[in-house]
Amino acid sequence: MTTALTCTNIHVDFDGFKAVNGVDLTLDRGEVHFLIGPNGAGKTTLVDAVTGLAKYSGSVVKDGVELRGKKVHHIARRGIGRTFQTATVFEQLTVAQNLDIAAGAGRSPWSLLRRRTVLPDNVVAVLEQIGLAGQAQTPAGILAHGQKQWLEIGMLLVGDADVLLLDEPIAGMGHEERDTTGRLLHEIAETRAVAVVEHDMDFMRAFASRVTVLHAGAVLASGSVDEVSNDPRVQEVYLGASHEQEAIDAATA
Ligand SMILES: Nc1ncnc2c1ncn2[C@@H]1O[C@H](COP(=O)(O)OP(=O)(O)OP(=O)(O)O)[C@@H](O)[C@H]1O
Repeated sequence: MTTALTCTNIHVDFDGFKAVNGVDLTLDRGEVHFLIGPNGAGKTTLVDAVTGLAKYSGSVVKDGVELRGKKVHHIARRGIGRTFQTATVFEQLTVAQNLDIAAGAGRSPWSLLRRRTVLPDNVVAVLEQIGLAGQAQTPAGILAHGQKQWLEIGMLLVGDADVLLLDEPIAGMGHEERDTTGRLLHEIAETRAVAVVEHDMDFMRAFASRVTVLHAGAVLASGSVDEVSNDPRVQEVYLGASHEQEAIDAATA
């Protein structure tokens, strides 16, 4: 297991509001690392910082290279890939074309759009891995929601991302698709670092190698599923949140 990414003392400030307030985070290859925490805890903002979408102070180092101040596409080229809560695939293009484009840095736009008769080996391998080999020629727009998420993950894989930051990858999926996704994430993490921003606690318990809990922009706890689940501060944050919801439900019933 090697460290792929080290974030140190990350601060993101939106006009005086500290959305991320001194976070340290290490992502290791070989692990599926869950980032959890209540709404507004700063999870997505932290991912935005790492990927160059949010301005921050502190340090993000990948394989010895400081990424702070680098442009979004430089960070992606360094092997850091992310997905968003809503899948961002090219809906009019086929699954294979989506993967081909993600794999095809350096090719002309026309050759990228042309329907290839023979797909590159890495595209074929990823189609198998993400379970979409049978849909290679299907327009991405008509894939089921879960399949679009898998395609998006596949696009990161053919693009050679070795740190994958996934924002709620199982939102809207049924049980079977969730399990398939969890297994896929572990397979991917055999050689890469995978971080998952997630609210689904059952999914987290089933598939997390490590968990970091964010609360109010800071790390509240970090460790194994058991360690964080048994941490009274974590229980307090989650119980507090559910008690608040109960109070809202009662007041609005
Ligand atoms: N561009 C922005 N400008 C101002 N405030 C922002 C901006 N983006 C996020 N915030 C605020 O920063 C805080 C952290 O938001 P963030 O989306 O990172 O939380 P989160 O933990 O990902 O929450 P959720 O689980 O609901 O997605 C929130 O209070 C949010 O309103």
